[in-house]
Amino acid sequence: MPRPEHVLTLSCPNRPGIVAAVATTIFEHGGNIREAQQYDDVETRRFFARITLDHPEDALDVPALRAGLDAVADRFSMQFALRDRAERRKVIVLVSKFDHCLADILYRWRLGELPMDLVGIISNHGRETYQHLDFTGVPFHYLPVTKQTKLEQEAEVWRVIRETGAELVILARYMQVLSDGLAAKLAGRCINIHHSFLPGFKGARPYHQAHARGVKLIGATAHFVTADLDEGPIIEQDVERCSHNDTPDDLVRQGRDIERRVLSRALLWQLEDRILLNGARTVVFRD
Ligand SMILES: Nc1nc2c(c(=O)[nH]1)N[C@@H](CN(C=O)c1ccc(C(=O)N[C@@H](CCC(=O)O)C(=O)O)cc1)CN2
Repeated sequence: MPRPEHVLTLSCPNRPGIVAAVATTIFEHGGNIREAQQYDDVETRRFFARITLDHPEDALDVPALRAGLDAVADRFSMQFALRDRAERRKVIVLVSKFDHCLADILYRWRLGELPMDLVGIISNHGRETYQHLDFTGVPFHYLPVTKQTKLEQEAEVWRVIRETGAELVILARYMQVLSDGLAAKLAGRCINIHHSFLPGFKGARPYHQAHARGVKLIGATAHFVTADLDEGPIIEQDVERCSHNDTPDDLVRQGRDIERRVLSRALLWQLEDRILLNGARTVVFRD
C-alpha cells in the first residue's frame, strides 16, 4: 500500500540555509523526502524547489508541518504550497470548433493518465459539434457568443467556473479572447494551447501566417493565459519539420498532433505541481 504523499513547492529570494531549514522542518514533523528538485535563478536571484514527501500512515501532522513551514516562510520571505497528492484538482475545459485537444484530454483522463476531476466542458459551439466524442459523466455547457454578447457570455463562463469549483481552466483551442477581468481572475490557473511556436505568429490563424512566411518548422505552445494575448508565461513547446510542399491545411493537420502532446504535457505537469511561475517565465521541474 503506497504511503500518503504531499508535494511542497516553494520560491523565495536565494540565500544560504533555505534547503536546510525546509528539510529540517519536514524531518521534525515526520515527513520523509522522496524527491527534491531545485533551481537557483542567478538572474533574478530567486530560488525554487519542488519536494515530494511521504510519511507512514498518520505519522505526518500536516497542520503542524504547515505551521512549521509558515515560520520558515516568514524567515526567508518564501511563498510555498503544500498539497496532498491524493486530492485531485477540479479542472474545466473550454473548447470551440476544433476538438482534437479536448478529445486527447478525455482519452488520457479516462485512461487514468491525468489525475484530475474533470468537472465540466464549456463551448461556444453546440453539443452536436462533438457527436463523435463521449462526454459521459462530464457536464457540457453550451455558451454561444457573438461580439455583441461577449460580456454576458463571459459572465456565464465565470459562473460555471465558480459553481463547479474549477481550480484549473484549460483553453483547448477555445477561440475567444478572455477579457482582462477574467484573465486576472484566472491568473496562474488558466492554460492555453496556442498553435504556433511562440513568440512567432500570435493571434488568429497562425498556420496560415506560418505558411505565408514559408517556415520550415511549425510548433505549438502551452502557456498561462494573461490579458496580453498569447504573451503569458510559456510552459511547454514542441515543433515538427514542414516544407514548401505543405499547404496551410497540411500544416493544420500536422499541427494537431503537436498541439495535443504539448497541451497534455503541460496539463499533467500542472496537475503534478511541477510548474512554478518565475515572473514572465516558468520553472518546470519535469520528471
Ligand atoms: N486574454 C487571453 N485570452 C485568450 C488567450 C490569451 O493568451 N489571453 N489565448 C487565446 C487562444 N488564441 C490562440 O491561441 C486565440 C483565440 C482567439 C483569437 C481571436 O482573434 N478570436 C476572435 C474570435 C474568433 C472566432 O470567433 O472564431 C475574437 O475573440 O474576437 C485569437 C487567438 C484564447 N484566449
